[in-house]
Amino acid sequence: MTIEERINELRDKLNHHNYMYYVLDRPEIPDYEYDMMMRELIKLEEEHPEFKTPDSPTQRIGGEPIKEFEPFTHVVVMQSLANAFTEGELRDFDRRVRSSVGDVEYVVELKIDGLSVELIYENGIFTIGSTRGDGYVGENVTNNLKTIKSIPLRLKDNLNLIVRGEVFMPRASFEKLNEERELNGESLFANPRNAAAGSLRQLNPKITAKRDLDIFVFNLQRIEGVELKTHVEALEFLKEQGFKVSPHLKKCKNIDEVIEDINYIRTIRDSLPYDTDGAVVKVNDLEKREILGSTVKDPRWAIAFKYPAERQKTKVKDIIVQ
Ligand SMILES: NC(=O)c1c(N)nc(OC2CCCC2)nc1O[C@@H]1CCC[C@@H]1O
Repeated sequence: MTIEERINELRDKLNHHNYMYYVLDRPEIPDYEYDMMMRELIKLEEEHPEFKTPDSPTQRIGGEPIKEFEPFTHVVVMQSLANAFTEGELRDFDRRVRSSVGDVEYVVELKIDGLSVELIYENGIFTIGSTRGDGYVGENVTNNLKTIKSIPLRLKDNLNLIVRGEVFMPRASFEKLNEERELNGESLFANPRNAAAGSLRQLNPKITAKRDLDIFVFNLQRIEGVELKTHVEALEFLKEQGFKVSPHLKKCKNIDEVIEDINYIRTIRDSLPYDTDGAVVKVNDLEKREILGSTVKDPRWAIAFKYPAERQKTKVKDIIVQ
């Protein structure tokens, strides 16, 4: 086996085991074996940098700090979401949707309380990742995103696609981070969302790599050469390509089932290992989404439902953001 073949073999093996451990939570080998392969790859790449590829798992360690983030103009505008606070407002949303496209199936997802990012893949390779910013221009945080182990550096197929997801910090990691910061006399993060935002917008990727960030992918923004009919199909497809997709995805025949599922989420959300700030209701049929279109800033085919307790948090967050 040539050096290049050994480097490629280690890269593919490590990317596979990374997927098993961080996306499926089903490790196949002991950490020690993974670490030994990673150590060999680091050494070989240092000796033969010409064989290093952009999807090498050594990129997850984090490179050198940068001075500032490059602005990045999104290929597809990153919309935000209108809010509903009551059942009545959900039914108003449903009436508006049905008056325009007739009866629809909905999908209910958890609304992960993190920060929204766009990931661009070219020929199956993760090439650019950015924060949402104002929806049009965000920050290029590619190298920091590469340290998030549940973001695939290479897809199963060599596809050109753009996805959106929510980067978050699990609550336990947030509490551990604040304990460490308190011991070091550093300022504390107010909540996991701020900790995730602060960690992703770190100028030193080696610090980001230590922050235990995770991601759920929730929207396929664009894809070439693949026809998909519904949002559920799109998320299934993204799972097959190696992404970690929001675990609670409920397909609903009508708004009554949506309300039922939203009430169910209310009972489980405090037991989840990550913060949510509501639920998201989306039209499942992608063609009907096209017909419904968007307002200047929000899609007409989706709405966020905020639980009563959220109201206070939403206000506080908005004040900080403003
Ligand atoms: N935070 C989430 O878990 C989430 C989600 N599961 N699904 C969407 O779908 C929106 C995005 C584009 C049109 C519909 N948005 C989410 O978060 C949004 C992103 C920006 C503002 C909200 O946080």
